[in-house]
Amino acid sequence: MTEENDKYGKELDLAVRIVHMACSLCQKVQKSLLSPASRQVLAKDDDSPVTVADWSVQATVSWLLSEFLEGQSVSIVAEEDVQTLSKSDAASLLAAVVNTVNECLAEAPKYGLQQPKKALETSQILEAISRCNSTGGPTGRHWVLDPVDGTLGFVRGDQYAVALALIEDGKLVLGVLGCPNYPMKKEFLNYNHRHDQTMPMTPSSSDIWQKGCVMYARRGSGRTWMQPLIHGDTKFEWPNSATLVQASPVDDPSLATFCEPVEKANSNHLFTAGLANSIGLKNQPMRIHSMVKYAAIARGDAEVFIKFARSGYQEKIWDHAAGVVIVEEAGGVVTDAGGRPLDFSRGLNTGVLYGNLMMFLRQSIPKRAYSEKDADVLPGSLTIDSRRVC
Ligand SMILES: Nc1ncnc2c1ncn2[C@@H]1O[C@H](COP(=O)(O)OS(=O)(=O)O)[C@@H](OP(=O)(O)O)[C@H]1O
Ligand SMILES: [Mg+2]
Ligand SMILES: [Mg+2]
Ligand SMILES: [Mg+2]
Repeated sequence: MTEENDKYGKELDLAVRIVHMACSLCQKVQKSLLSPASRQVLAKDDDSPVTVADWSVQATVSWLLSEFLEGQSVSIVAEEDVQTLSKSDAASLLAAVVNTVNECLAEAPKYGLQQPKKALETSQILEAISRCNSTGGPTGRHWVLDPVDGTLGFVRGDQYAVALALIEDGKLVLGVLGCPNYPMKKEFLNYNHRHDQTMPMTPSSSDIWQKGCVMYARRGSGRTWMQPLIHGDTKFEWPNSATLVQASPVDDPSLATFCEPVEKANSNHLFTAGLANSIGLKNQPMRIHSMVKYAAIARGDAEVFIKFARSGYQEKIWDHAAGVVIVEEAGGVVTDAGGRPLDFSRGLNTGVLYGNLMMFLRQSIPKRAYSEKDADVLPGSLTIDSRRVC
């Protein structure tokens, strides 16, 4: 392998192991959250949920990146901060985070990484979380982390993702997306997308079940890989096996399926239904929480992703970075509604300028900009211009 081809090889390898560890952490926390006694879901200022898993994954990823990228000062742009955790009445929450992080790090050898010499102190964990306060930008290297994307799905026992990407000089260079409840095969989705206690969690052969997956890609490689998430008591020896995935070959919109957010508050379902109709999409939308939507497209379970957030909402880079790399390297295309690529060089926001609509189409479905002329597919009062929906 030439040096150029191997660029970011070390970083990608590390990121994949870290995301596997984070997925395992989340699975444990999700199981505990679903017990009736659990009171570990909090609301942030914007009313969105946050849990022990969000902070614990952020701390774990931050600590591991700093530890194993020694000598580099690691810049991390991530979603969570320590404000809530640092409050005087948050002692038990903080203790749960410290415990969860240390339990996860103690498993590092399973993933071929060294565990800390001794358990991390509370102050080290708070420091690891708050160190992720970089604002990114057009120069230098920045890791981009959504510790739990789709926290709502996570607390419902449904789909969620752990998303880690690297940006260098404003360009995405690698992405890793962990989807702990998204099975290796789409057919299993109906069986296990909920942690229904009345249903068996695994069929008789856990090898074919492979409940979760991790997808990853390096920019320019033209390849997106998928690994099974091996969990529970399975004896797990790194390296894990990986298979190549590709975006769907379907190029007839009438055969295509589009993905969209579950929550109406996150995307206008009425608008997307009209738009889907106008471009000839006939199938029912696939509504999934989180960046699992990108995973579905990267491996051909669906063809299009349409999101139409409410006016004024700014898409954050951590909600897209990892997903964009894995979809594009699998043969897909990701743009905003104006057909422009998402811009990761502008700090925390993706720079979706053309309305709030984003279309993620496979190459062979013609790209076009959506604007006022699409208003006829919308309910009367809704119009689109280049900046807002009213
Ligand atoms: N108002 C509004 N509009 C659009 N998007 C928003 C909004 N508020 C939040 N978010 C971000 O959406 C992330 C979850 O997106 P999803 O596509 O998974 O939504 S849904 O749960 O399926 O409805 C979610 O990510 P997490 O916070 O990591 O879960 C948010 O970053
Ligand atoms: Mg998110
Ligand atoms: Mg999140
Ligand atoms: Mg959140």
